[in-house]
Amino acid sequence: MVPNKLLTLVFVREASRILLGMKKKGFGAGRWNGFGGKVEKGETIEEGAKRELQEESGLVAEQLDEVGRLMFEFEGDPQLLEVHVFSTRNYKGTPTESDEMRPQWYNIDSIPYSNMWPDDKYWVPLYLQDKKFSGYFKFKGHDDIIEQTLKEVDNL
Ligand SMILES: CNc1cc(N2CCOCC2)nc(N)n1
Repeated sequence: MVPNKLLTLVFVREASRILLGMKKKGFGAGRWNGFGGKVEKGETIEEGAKRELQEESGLVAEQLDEVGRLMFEFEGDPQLLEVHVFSTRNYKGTPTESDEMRPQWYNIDSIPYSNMWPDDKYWVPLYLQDKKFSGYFKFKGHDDIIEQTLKEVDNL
């Protein structure tokens, strides 16, 4: 039994725009995404999300709201990714490029889905409608979704 790999994903939101980061290396490199990464020993998931946001964007979230939970399976890999998605509208600092991420604001009407993970086009719209969501996506490689489930939830 391989435990799930715990990961975080944070979106910074303003009225009509969202902060995305261009991943410069590693897993998901070349795609726009929220900020996040691994949860370390001794920190809560939320603390991990706050830490990754600051490390990758320079922003300090004063409040993080959990908005979704995503499970990812990659064909042939027994380890599932368990991604806890957060949102903040209350933060300090200005977006700063890091060695991992190049931040850029996008209007919520022109989110670059073709240059993001393929699952995003399904659940980001729920996030933008302030819905909470729970989803599962099975990938073949990093580009093809071969199974998926997604639902709105009242509680995470
Ligand atoms: C597989 N589809 C994914 C994965 C993912 N991340 C995995 C690594 O940690 C940060 C979030 N993020 C999105 N939008 N889609």
